[in-house]
Amino acid sequence: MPELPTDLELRRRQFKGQMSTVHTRRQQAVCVRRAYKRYGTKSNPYIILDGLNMTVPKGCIYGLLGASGCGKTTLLNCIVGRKRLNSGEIWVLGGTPGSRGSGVPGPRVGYMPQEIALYGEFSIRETLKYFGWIANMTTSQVDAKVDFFINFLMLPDADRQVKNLSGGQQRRVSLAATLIHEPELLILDEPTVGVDPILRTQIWNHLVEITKHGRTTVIITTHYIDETRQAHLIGLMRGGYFLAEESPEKLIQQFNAESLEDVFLKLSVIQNMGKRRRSSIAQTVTENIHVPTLPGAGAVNEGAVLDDELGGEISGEFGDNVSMNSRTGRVSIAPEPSADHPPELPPEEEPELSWKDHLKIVQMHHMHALIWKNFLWMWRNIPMMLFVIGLPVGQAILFCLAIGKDPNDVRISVVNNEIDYPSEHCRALLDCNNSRLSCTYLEYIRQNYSLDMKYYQTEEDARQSVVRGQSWAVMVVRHNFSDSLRNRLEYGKDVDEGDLFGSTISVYQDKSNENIATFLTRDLLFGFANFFSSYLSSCDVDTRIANLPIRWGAPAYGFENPNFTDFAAPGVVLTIIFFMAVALTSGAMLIERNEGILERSLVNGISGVELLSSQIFTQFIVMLGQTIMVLLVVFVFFALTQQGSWWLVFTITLLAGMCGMCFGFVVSCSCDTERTATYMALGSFLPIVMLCGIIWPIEAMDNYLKYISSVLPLTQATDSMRCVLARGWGMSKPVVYQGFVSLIVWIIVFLTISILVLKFKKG
Ligand SMILES: Nc1ncnc2c1ncn2[C@@H]1O[C@H](COP(=O)(O)OP(=O)(O)OP(=O)(O)O)[C@@H](O)[C@H]1O
Repeated sequence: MPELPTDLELRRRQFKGQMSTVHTRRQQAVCVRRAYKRYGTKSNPYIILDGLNMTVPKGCIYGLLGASGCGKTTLLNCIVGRKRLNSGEIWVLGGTPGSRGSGVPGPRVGYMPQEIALYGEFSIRETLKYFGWIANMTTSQVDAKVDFFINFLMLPDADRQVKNLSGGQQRRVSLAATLIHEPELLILDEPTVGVDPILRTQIWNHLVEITKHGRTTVIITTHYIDETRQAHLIGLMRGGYFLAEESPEKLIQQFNAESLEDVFLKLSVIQNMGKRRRSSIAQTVTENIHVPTLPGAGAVNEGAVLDDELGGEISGEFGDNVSMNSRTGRVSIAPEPSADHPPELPPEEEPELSWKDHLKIVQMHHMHALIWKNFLWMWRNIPMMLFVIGLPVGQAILFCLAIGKDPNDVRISVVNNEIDYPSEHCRALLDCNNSRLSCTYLEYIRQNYSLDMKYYQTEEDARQSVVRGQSWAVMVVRHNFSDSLRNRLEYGKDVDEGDLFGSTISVYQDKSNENIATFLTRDLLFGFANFFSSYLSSCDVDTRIANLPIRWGAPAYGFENPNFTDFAAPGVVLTIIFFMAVALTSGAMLIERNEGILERSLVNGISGVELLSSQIFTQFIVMLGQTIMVLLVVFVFFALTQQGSWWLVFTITLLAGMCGMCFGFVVSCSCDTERTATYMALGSFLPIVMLCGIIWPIEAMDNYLKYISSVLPLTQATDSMRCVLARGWGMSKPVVYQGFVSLIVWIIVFLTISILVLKFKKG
């Protein structure tokens, strides 16, 4: 066995000076240099790619092999532009992924992710139609392809829904969706999992066929190492870089191995030896292992060791096949260009984009495919959509039924010493000489304020009923109430102490419930004022004597007896529409993202703006339905106060819904899981409800909170809608238009954040 260091030195001499140029890199289908990628933080990094070089010539099938978790998918994601390297270069089809005009992500690549990443509710035909349309194919072109793939991939009827297919069949549909637009670069992440050997052979034959003319390049990962024998090149990945990048035959031959698995094993041993040598671990472990001579070329990458020693970039390491071929005599992998198909050289520079291209932020065929897909999804989920539209209506009905009405049948305990209870019954007579005026008053408040009165003989018993929680208040009427009241009226300032005491009704309340206590106080006071006014009238006395010396004029806006429902309705309607939109949008986006469909669409060239625009369009239709239904329920069916323009009410509600939708985008773009999205949405719900003046006036808030409240999305909108509804104001009033302006500003802010997050949030 030759000395390893000698061999390394030999390789070192061979590679020296073979600097790959940008020109040569751009000629490859894919060229990766010094790729470094880590997950985790800088202080606690989890390194996935560590100085990896990769060269995929045009027209070849490149088998990317490596143990599970070694970073293959990460590398592929970087190649298609969906993840970014921490450092290093990637050239794909002559451009850098993600740059404008490079076509990557876009129609030039076809990406089959590891997960199924398809809509379960769609049929095979609809799935292929969606991906075909994204690639700007016509429906007839798609239909022709559907027939081909059904036969070729042995798929069942094209109208079968994807969710009803077996796992293997779903993978084949996923493969068909990747192949349908015949991209120049196919990236297939384990396409043959769950596929039987006959079909696997057929798929490989197809790949060989489509790469034959040099127009299509395939990068394929698989766990079945030996199936990559048909690949032109394979890259064996381990420890963040390639152990080798060579044709399978050459590798088997070089390593004198039976199979590629054998090669991989031997290379892994060599790699371990390198590491051990560096860490000065005794060589005894390796002495018993037979490692073949590494003849000639640098098929083996002692990456970490050599990097240290060589410094800088050496293309021959796994470098450009162009330079390696001449040196090492490696069999040319890319097919020779024929006279009929001269090789296309990639553009040297990024294509110049005209101002029209810069303005084109959405492409019509993308929008067509996305909107069609969104509506089709809704159509396939009709029960869910009915629930989505019905839910806000149900919430609005519950609000109108449950919130804001006066409490009924509030129990109060009465001790009326004017009557001989229980032998005597109260009779409510409105007569100037009535000696049982207390009965008239009690009956008046019982009927008008729906009080539930229970009579007691002693004050102590009545108090105990309140203490036991059976009653909200005790009223005690003195035995000479009627006469004392008349004397009090007659003698005015000369009235004696006994009459003052006797004409006073004592009330003891349970004030543990502020609302009930307030309602009861109001009812007893107003009830007495009204009763006394009627009594004075029956005695031909001016009723104004009974009034407090304050005259309440007719209200400028609103009613004599305003109700809480009218106060809360604007905020509640806006909150319902806002948060339904948040739930709907974030849910829809997260489903797409978590199932990998979003990623797949983005790789196929859909932009963040297109994605959001299509969602806005579709969700807008749903929201239109929700808004109309909620407004009908609240203002037509329950007839809550509506003094202003219907258009203003309708528009501000729609704007609140759009604002919620855009907030939903932010939630779904910034949260990775449904759970965090739910926490974020729920976490924002209560602050908005509490701080936006929906259930309590903002005027009652702490001064600092008032500032925070004033910039929240629903504060000004609620105020604006309240003014339209209760005062009938229009857009000429600042408080009204400010609500509209604040919603529009928030929509823009949320949309901008979502687009930026979608654009920049790559791993
Ligand atoms: N977003 C992420 N954050 C942190 N770690 C990640 C992330 N994505 C992947 N990883 C980790 O990086 C490593 C490489 O993952 P990757 O999916 O690229 O491996 P792989 O070679 O494709 O595996 P397999 O063959 O099983 O699909 C794995 O250990 C994985 O847990």
